[in-house]
Amino acid sequence: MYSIKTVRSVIGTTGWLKRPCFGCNSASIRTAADLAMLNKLRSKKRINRNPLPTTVDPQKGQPETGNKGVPPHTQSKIASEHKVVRNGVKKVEDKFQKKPHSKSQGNSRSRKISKEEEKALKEISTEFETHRTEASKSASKKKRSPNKPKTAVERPKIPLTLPSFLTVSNLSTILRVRNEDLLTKLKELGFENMTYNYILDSETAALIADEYGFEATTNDNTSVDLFEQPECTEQKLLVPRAPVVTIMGHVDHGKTTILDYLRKSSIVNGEFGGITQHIGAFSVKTPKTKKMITFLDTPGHAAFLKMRQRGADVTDIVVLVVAADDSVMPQTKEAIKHAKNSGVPIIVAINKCDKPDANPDKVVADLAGHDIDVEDYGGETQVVRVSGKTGLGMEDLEESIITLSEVLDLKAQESKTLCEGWVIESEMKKGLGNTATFLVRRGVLERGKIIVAGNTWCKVKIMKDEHGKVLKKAGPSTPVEVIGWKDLPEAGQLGLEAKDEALAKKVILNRMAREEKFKEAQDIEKINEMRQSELREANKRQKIEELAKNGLSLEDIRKLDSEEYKDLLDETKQECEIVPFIIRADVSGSSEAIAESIDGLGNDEVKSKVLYQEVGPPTETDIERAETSGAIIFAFNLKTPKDIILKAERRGVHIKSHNVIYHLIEEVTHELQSRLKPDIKVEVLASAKVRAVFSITGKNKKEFKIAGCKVSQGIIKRNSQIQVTRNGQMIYRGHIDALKHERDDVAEVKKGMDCGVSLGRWQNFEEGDDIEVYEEKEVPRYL
Ligand SMILES: Nc1nc2c(ncn2[C@@H]2O[C@H](COP(=O)(O)OP(=O)(O)OP(=O)(O)O)[C@@H](O)[C@H]2O)c(=O)[nH]1
Repeated sequence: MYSIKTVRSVIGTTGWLKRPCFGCNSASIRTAADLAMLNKLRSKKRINRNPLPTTVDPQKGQPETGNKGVPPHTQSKIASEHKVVRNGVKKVEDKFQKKPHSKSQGNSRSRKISKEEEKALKEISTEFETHRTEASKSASKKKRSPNKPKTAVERPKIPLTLPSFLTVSNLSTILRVRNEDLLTKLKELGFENMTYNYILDSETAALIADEYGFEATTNDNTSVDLFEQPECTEQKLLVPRAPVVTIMGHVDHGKTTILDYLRKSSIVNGEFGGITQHIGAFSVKTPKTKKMITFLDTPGHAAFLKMRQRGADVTDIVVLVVAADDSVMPQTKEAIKHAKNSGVPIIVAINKCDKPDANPDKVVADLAGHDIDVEDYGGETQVVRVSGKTGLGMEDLEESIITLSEVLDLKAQESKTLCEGWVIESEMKKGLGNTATFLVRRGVLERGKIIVAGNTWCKVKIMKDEHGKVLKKAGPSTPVEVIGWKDLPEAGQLGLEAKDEALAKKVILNRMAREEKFKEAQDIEKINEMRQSELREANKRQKIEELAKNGLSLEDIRKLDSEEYKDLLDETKQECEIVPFIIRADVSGSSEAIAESIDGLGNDEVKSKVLYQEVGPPTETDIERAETSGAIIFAFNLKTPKDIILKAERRGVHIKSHNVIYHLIEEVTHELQSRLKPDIKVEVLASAKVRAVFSITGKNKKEFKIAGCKVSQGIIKRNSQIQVTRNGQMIYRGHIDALKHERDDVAEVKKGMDCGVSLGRWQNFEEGDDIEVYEEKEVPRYL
């Protein structure tokens, strides 16, 4: 089970279509330095597919001796340069041998070069330079020429299959090179701090293998998947469909009341009597125009942002509920922002208009001030004054929705297409098994059809509407409860029709394999980071130990303030503490919304992580997982069975129950805050100024220094924790070793008194230093 965030980042919001290829994903396991190296290697591979500089004689097929490792064109250039030099020297020799030898010429070693000889040598050197330039020109021309005659045969690459991930040590075995040699090679290639157990992904490993003359491939046969159909452009295939509406607004402004009213009206006005059940969506037939509207049954709430976002993705129209007695509130603004971002048109329902203190005109004015072009002020956004309680204006609201949907000209392809739709809600129902509310987006859902959503699929066994009536077919914008899912699909997932069961199974296996790989890559990233940081820490410790041997403490190093030792002093850099949570909720929409709200809360020091979220009360498996991971279990809108509570208590696992999401988030925030290291505040209790420094000879005849001070503030006591500051800079921290007043040892000295202070071994005080007695206080920190 993965957190929705993780999975979403792999599959995108609408399925696998938006998911990047695995080659791209694997990049996420690399550090910036690794990536830079990888790019270098990639470009190198593009330029020179055979990087091993072995040259082979085309006839003999044997490697040439001599300039081993030097490319052929360079070798011929060197040979020809040698020839020019040899010829030049010969020319000079010939020229001067022909001349009769003078005395001075007899001793060729010591003789001076004559002007003639100098000229001749100059000529040769010019000839040599010209030749060199020409040779290099022709060499680079040859290099550029596509028809360059082959002077060497490229050694064929040796095919190699690599696993998705492998250690440096594994790779050395596969490449048949010594571990040490591979590490040296990696260093040459620019990989920093490589160790035998560093895990490489297949792409990096393949590029390294290429350096050794191997053509590596990875066996990844996970490409089969289902995708959304392209938009239908054939007008005759498009049929009008009901608008899908989401109700949003601030807490307590009456969203649920309005939805309840609409639901009830659907019973009164619908063809079927009886109560409606919560299935995540329901349809209403308008009383006047007899048109259908589909309402998503997910009233807004700040913490349900994610669910709402999905609502708006599926949604054609947002009904923004604003209480007439409360006007625009934070979540009203948030809903406006969200609807605007998703480009979904808004209808404003000013609710609670039955109340005596209702002030709908203020609401209209406030909304206008928040970028809503209300029709009252000549804009396009319809405003309806309603009361969810009395039913006032509710028919007008429905008709406004129909008017807007007609303007929007909502249509969908029903025939000649595979079925597609959204999972709105999912739940395990006693006697029915895994059920999900499915909102058809295109095509027709029928009994027996196969739908894949995320990593699960179903062969539609039974389809029911919100009144419990069994349906045979459901067209676009129809919400239906679908029974027959193998596992619970997650709310918000896109369901796509597969032509048969075999394809559905194959698609799911592939999706899971890819997720597994992605997860593996993430784990590996963590392992590598951990190993690298262990290595850094070990190096740090070694350095500190070496310095300690030389008599330098961290305090001393701090005083040096040298760049070289900066990382040693960087003690504040800590690993981020991850606080894990397991979410259990009544419905998947809630569990996911909670996960989305709390996953990743925190800062660089402490962060929350949702291990997984599931529907239904906590189980024994959750307790086991929480025990091993140290996770806290949240049960939302659920009753945890007594035996599970007892088991959790016995094993020290916390199960926390909530039914208000704000409180749950608050608890997570408190938990994270409790783990933040408190700030340390230094409070100076007393201080003394060093007025003179005396040298005293002790009993063992050793000389030591005493600071002669005057107490300027508070009381200084023996053994007090002190700091010495010079020009406002703290230079030493320790304890008072000995305290004297005149010649006597004293326990304390008060403000205005003179005293002699010894700080034990530390004796570097100077006149003018301040000795401050201080106390460290812990100050709690907040997120
Ligand atoms: N007088 C009056 N009271 C209303 C009206 N609509 C809702 N209420 C009351 O307002 C309170 C909140 O209503 P809900 O429907 O629960 O509000 P909500 O927006 O769904 O609240 P959350 O789900 O917490 O976000 C309840 O006590 C309702 O009875 C209305 O039109 N008139």
